Parts: sequence; C-alpha cells; structure tokens
Amino acid sequence: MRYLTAGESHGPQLTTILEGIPAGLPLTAEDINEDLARRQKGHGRGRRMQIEKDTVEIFSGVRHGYTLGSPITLVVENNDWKHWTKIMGIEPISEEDQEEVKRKITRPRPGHADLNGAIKYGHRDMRNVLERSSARETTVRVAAGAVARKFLSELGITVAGHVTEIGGVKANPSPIQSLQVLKDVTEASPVRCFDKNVEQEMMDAIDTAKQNGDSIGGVVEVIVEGMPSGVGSYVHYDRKLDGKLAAAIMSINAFKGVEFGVGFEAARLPGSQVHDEIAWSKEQGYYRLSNNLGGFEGGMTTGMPIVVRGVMKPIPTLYKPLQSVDIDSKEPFQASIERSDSCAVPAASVVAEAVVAWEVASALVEQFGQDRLELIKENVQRMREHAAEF
Ligand SMILES: Cc1cc2nc3c(=O)[nH]c(=O)nc-3n(C[C@H](O)[C@H](O)[C@H](O)COP(=O)(O)O)c2cc1C
Ligand SMILES: C=C(O[C@@H]1CC(C(=O)O)=C[C@@H](OP(=O)(O)O)[C@H]1O)C(=O)O
Repeated sequence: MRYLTAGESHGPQLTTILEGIPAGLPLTAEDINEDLARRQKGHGRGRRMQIEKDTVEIFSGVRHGYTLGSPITLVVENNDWKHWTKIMGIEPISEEDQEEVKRKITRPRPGHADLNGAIKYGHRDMRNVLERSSARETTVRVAAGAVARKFLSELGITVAGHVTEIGGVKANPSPIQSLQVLKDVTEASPVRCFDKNVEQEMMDAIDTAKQNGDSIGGVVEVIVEGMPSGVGSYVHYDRKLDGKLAAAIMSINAFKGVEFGVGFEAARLPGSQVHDEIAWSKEQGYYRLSNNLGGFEGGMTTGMPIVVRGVMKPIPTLYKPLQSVDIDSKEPFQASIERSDSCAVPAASVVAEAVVAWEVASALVEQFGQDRLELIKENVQRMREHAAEF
C-alpha cells in the first residue's frame, strides 16, 4: 500500500490518494472525521485550530459504503484559505494590494525547512517552502491512517497513541492494563495523557512556555495490540517492519528520535533484563514473559503488543524569535514570526497513531493478500492457527 499527499497549508485543500486498500472494507467519512477531530484537539494549539473544522470528502474508491480496491481519493478543505487567496496567488491582485501581497519571506526560521528548502529549490520567497513543509499536511496523513485503522479493526487489531512526556514532565508508567481503558482515559485528557497526576503540570509547562514566547516538545507512545506473530521479515533490510515504523515516525514534522520497548534504556541494562523469555500454554500458544523489546525480534512481530515511542522537538516558531539572516541583505535579523502552536505533542500523538496504523496495515496486506478483505481475514486467521499449533 502507498499514498501520496498534495496541498499547501493555506491553499484550498489537502488531498491524499490511497493505493492498495483492499476491496470490501466498510468505510464512511464519519470513520475518518473522528480521527481528524482528535488531531485538532490538545492544549497548546494556536489560533488556526479555531478556524479549521477538518472533515473529509471521499471522491473515489468507495461505493455504497464499501471500498472497491481502486484508488481512494480523500479531500480536506482549508477553511483558512479564504483569508489567503491573494497571498497564495490564486486571485488576481489589484494595484494597491501588490506591495503587501507580494511581500516575500526572506528571514528563515531556525528549525524549519525554510533555508534549506529555499536553497534547494531556488525560492527567494520562503513562503514557497513553508506552505508545503507545514504540518498542516498531517491532516490527510491522519485521514489515510484512519482508513488503515478501520482495516485493522476488521482483523481484531487496535492502535492507540498517547503522550508520555511534555517539556520534561513525565507520566508515571501506566498502571492501565487494557488498551481500551488507556484509550478512553487518554481521549478525555486535554494533553492526551493517561496520568491525571501530571496532566495539570504538563498544561502549566505549556502555558509557561507560551507566556515566555517559547515552545516545548515531548514524547508520544503508540501501542498496537492483536498483531499475529511473524509480520515483517528478517531476510532483507527493507522488509523489517520495525525499520518501516521507525521511518514512519521520523517522517512526522518535528520528530527527532524513535525507540521500541525499553528503547535507549537497553544501552544501560544487562541482557538478562532486556530479552523477553519465551513461554507456551495451550490457550495462548507461544508468548513472552515480558515485552521489553516492544513486540519485535528480527524485524518481525512477536505477537506481543508493538510499543513504539517518538520524541518531538519544541515547535520552532517562537514569539521570542531566534537569530537569523535575511537572505536578501545578508544582515542578521530576528526570524520571521508566523502564527504558531506553542506545543503540538498531543496532536502529534494522533499523527503517530495514524502513520503506525498505515505501516502495520500495509505490512499485513503485503503478507496476507492484496485484493479482498475477506481473503486477508482468512489468511491472517490461518497464520494465527499455524503459530498456535507450531
Ligand atoms: C501537529 C503538528 C503541528 C505543528 N505546528 C507547528 C506550528 O504551529 N509552528 C511551527 O513552527 N511548527 C509546527 N510544527 C513543526 C514543524 O512543522 C516542523 O518542525 C518543521 O516543518 C520542520 O521540520 P522538522 O522539524 O521535521 O525538521 C508542527 C508539527 C506537528 C506534527
Ligand atoms: C495548520 C496546522 O498546523 C500548522 C502547522 C504549522 C507548521 O509550521 O508546521 C504552523 C501553523 O500554521 P498556521 O501558520 O497556518 O497557523 C499550524 O497551525 C494543522 O495542524 O492543521
């Protein structure tokens, strides 16, 4: 499976075309809208989120509520576009608007794609870069992920993302055993964190950063339950599913690191405290006595939950702007200020969920059949039985 996205942050719409979603999957716009709404929430978002009310339109690939196996086109309109038609160059500009509307962005913001993108594509106006490098694009990545998640639910696989750290405030390890309970608690939290004791501290940290004209980052975690074992492969580097998931997390704007299970802590622990001992029972078949490796051995799923975390850097646009250089005058300047979020870690946990759901769904489709949902269901069931009897 693969998808492309298109659209500028302040253009008329964002579009994605999904290729390879099997036929026969029940799918409505409501399935996707729920996730779009979840991405828009979270303490620390800027004014743009009050303007947008993201909803999807399905333009192809679905008839009478079922996927056809043909490309699925999804579109999310930008409400804010009506304020940007002149700047985006879609409407003719009157004489008196010329100067204001054609004003170029020439002061790159540190931490953004502005300078590298301008040099690479030869843009003297860095709006030509920022319009596309903006995380507005994650809207349709979440739409794609929602379709993948619907597919996974048909196979009894659940994906949940949440926040474990913001600005140095850490959630205590989850006492919650059930993924459904974790999901319910997290959805009710303004920072998408399961730990009620630190939720307020996280919000305070965001507010303080904002008051200081600063920004903060954090850590998100995604858990996938119900995966059969043996998905992915050890036989070639580009078939390792943990590698694909790491790339997917790293592709989210502002993500700077990924870990599975105990992750970087593995560097400090002896092997006896890292590797997950193997057991067997008639009811469960093979299982592990722990899940320190986050559901992967040899690039393949172990059948234990996948546990992957990603670290998001602080938002780069600061109201207290950092030093930069004007690309026309070459003089030092304060970076340009665009309207901005002060923390988007809660929103990013929904994006992380979406990109993980897509990769996992894609791996299952590749391994268990590509065309029909029913066929894939049968093949996954057969794999589960094979593993249990092995
Ligand atoms: C959901 C989400 C919202 C974001 N909102 C902003 C924002 O309002 N302002 C900003 O400067 N960066 C924001 N970012 C981060 C930038 O898009 C990102 O840092 C930038 O495109 C450079 O890419 P890189 O950090 O991956 O190198 C956001 C990221 C995500 C995932
Ligand atoms: C629009 C979204 O996020 C945007 C991501 C973003 C950036 O630089 O990445 C900058 C801001 O854009 P604007 O200047 O239009 O307010 C955020 O609002 C969104 O998440 O839907």
